[in-house]
Amino acid sequence: MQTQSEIRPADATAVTQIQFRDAMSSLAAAVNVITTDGPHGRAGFTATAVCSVTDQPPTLLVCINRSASVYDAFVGNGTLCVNTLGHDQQALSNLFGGKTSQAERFAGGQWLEGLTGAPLLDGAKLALDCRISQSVSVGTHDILLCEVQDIRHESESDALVYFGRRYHPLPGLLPTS
Ligand SMILES: NC(=O)C1=CN([C@@H]2O[C@H](COP(=O)(O)OP(=O)(O)OC[C@H]3O[C@@H](n4cnc5c(N)ncnc54)[C@H](O)[C@@H]3O)[C@@H](O)[C@H]2O)C=CC1
Ligand SMILES: Cc1cc2nc3c(=O)[nH]c(=O)nc-3n(C[C@H](O)[C@H](O)[C@H](O)COP(=O)(O)O)c2cc1C
Repeated sequence: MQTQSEIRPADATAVTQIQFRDAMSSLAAAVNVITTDGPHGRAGFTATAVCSVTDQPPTLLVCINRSASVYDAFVGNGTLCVNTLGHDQQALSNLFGGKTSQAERFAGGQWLEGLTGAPLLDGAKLALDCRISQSVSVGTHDILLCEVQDIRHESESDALVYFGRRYHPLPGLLPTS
């Protein structure tokens, strides 16, 4: 039974930022380098907040912090590529997730040009080349809704999973007998 002392106003939340982040650290996620290029410049950042939305039209979402240095380039160009990393590409995740210059980030890999002009990582497990169709602001982040224009599967390496604030390998599918 709920006691009076446990009742809180409907507009208050008892969940602190630390509690929320601790909880989110238990959500295992793929690790992606999100890239863009165009009139607003070439830019990239690491993101785990990536998710499928609908297959008609083929749409995924990417959450980007509006205070990120890359924010204006992504919104200005209106295109992006989701490059999903393999376990052998942790160094790229740290480069694109750290306070490194864009030149240093892109020097860490080999890049191809996608249909939209966004950089595709040569050797990524998966590359999803997209046009940003809508964006929704929530708190500190924008949810970018992205319509997929082209898909490339390039590598059968083990997947890279981020869980418990560190990286883990996830073995690829074994060949069927
Ligand atoms: N969605 C995001 O914006 C994410 C940002 N990061 C960045 O990397 C740093 C290191 O992260 P961790 O080592 O995992 O420890 P952490 O304790 O800062 O974060 C734990 C988890 O909380 C979530 N999270 C962290 N910052 C967030 C934010 N600003 N908005 C929404 N969710 C957030 C993520 O799921 C993250 O894995 C973070 O402080 C943040 O700057 C990391 C993961 C996701
Ligand atoms: C594993 C990992 C996952 C991240 N996921 C996201 C994310 O989903 N969305 C986001 O806005 N930032 C995310 N970040 C943070 C950005 O990668 C980071 O803020 C950015 O690259 C730093 O660039 P800046 O200093 O130029 O703003 C993540 C960082 C790491 C290390």
